[in-house]
Amino acid sequence: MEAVEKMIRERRTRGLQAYPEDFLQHLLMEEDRKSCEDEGLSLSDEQIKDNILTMIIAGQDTTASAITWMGKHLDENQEVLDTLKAEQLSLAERSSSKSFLKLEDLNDMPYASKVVKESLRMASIVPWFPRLALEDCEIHGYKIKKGWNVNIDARSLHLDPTLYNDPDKFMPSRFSDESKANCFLAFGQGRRTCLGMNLARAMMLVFLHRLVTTYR
Ligand code: HEM
Repeated sequence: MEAVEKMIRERRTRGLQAYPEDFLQHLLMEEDRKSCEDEGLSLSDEQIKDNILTMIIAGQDTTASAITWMGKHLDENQEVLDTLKAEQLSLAERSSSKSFLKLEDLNDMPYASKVVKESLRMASIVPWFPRLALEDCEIHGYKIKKGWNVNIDARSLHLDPTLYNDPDKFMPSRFSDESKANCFLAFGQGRRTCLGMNLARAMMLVFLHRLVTTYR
């Protein structure tokens, strides 16, 4: 937070135009604009810092860990790696653009998508997420009181043998069958579903493509 504060101070002192047009820049610009137009709606420095921290933790750390786990699982599962490699090399042959993947290429990676999903299931990067009960309620016979913290235990769901056969086995093909509802919570669910879900998936697919088509 101190580092972000320092950056904000520096940018304000030197002027925003001296810096690249990045996310922080936009929050600072937005703040100036809003505070003139509509006092009360502008972002406070606290909120700007919170947003930057969210991007670092929610956006950067999560994807980096997910990619690391994916590398480990591929290394330990030669058959999966071979199937993935065959799909990606064939895509590289077909792709109209040889050096850069396009969005339509990402939609043409059925097996890699399953590798991504299976890695996310096994790693459960966000293992649980908290909720605060806003009123007394009852869920499946469990009485929950207003003010209680309830943690949604995604990891237990992801490793539940009644939902996933052989849950400790890395098996991307398990996602070929129609999946049951509410069993995959890697990106959460409902109103607070991950905002960066599609970006994260895209980054993981691009990473897989580069890894298996470029390295042995
Ligand atoms: C593999 C990578 C990622 C995983 C596993 C992941 C997981 C999650 C989960 C489980 C939640 C819901 C938490 C809850 O319900 O309390 C969430 C929320 C969120 N994620 Fe991600 N995420 C990933 C990547 C990203 C990226 C790349 C970004 C942004 C660039 C991002 C931004 C956010 C934000 C802003 C929220 C809060 C949404 C809200 O509360 O309305 N995430 N993420």
